[in-house]
Amino acid sequence: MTSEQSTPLLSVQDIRKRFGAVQALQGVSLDVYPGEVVALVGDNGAGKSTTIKMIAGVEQPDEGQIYFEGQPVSLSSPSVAERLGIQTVYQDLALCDNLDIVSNLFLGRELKRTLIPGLPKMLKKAEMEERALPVLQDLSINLPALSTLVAGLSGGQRQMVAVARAVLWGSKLVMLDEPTAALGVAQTKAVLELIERLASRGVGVLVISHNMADVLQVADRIVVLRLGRTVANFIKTETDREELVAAITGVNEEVATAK
Ligand SMILES: Nc1ncnc2c1ncn2[C@@H]1O[C@H](COP(=O)(O)OP(=O)(O)OP(=O)(O)O)[C@@H](O)[C@H]1O
Repeated sequence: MTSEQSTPLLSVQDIRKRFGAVQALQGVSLDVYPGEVVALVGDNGAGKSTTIKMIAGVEQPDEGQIYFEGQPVSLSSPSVAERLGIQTVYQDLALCDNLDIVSNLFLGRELKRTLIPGLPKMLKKAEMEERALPVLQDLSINLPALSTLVAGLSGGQRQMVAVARAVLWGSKLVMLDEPTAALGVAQTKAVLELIERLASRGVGVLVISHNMADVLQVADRIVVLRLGRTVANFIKTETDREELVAAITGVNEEVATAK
């Protein structure tokens, strides 16, 4: 990580968002540098998903500014964010069970050829596989044959497909919402290792997690949200589980106020 020298890949500065009567975000700031894994943690309702949605272009902040590669950006839609190189892997993964792995990797971007003018185009499966395989190999993503239906994959393998899809499209920033929530021990390990490999290739990773063990293993920095605000920013090597939980729950502040 080269955070001291470089411009942040992503800089979120004091964003705020209201949904009707609910002030969901009231001052969220965070940076992600190229090659850095940042964990976004906080209790239920703290504003993690809303923050991710602002960066993914799904929602727009009422106030505050987002910078990407040093430039102020207006992320007015998911396609604007994707064109900049921001890819999001949501909890539901949005995979098509009835399609094979390679079709899921290319969902919406399928390579097609016209065999007979006037008839529907045929998918260029072999070329899609050719393009996908080096990316999967580079990241040591082990999947069954790419012609396997996604319906038959384990939770960990599905997560791998979703991450590979994000990487295949030239991402600079990959955001993952609870990537290990539904996974067993071995699968969790594989996904955390994949996150580390992504970062080692220079990709910035922003990961939402409730699992402090995962966070302390994979993140370089940990940003804590509470009640829609950034309340702490820890370097992994300088913090521990107890300090994180205190920041998440605000327990130390409550004790201080009560005194
Ligand atoms: N579309 C919406 N309309 C109304 N309120 C919303 C909307 N989206 C989020 N909120 C509210 O904004 C606050 C922050 O929600 P958000 O989902 O971002 O929290 P979170 O930290 O991701 O929580 P969790 O860990 O439970 O997913 C909550 O009070 C939530 O109810």
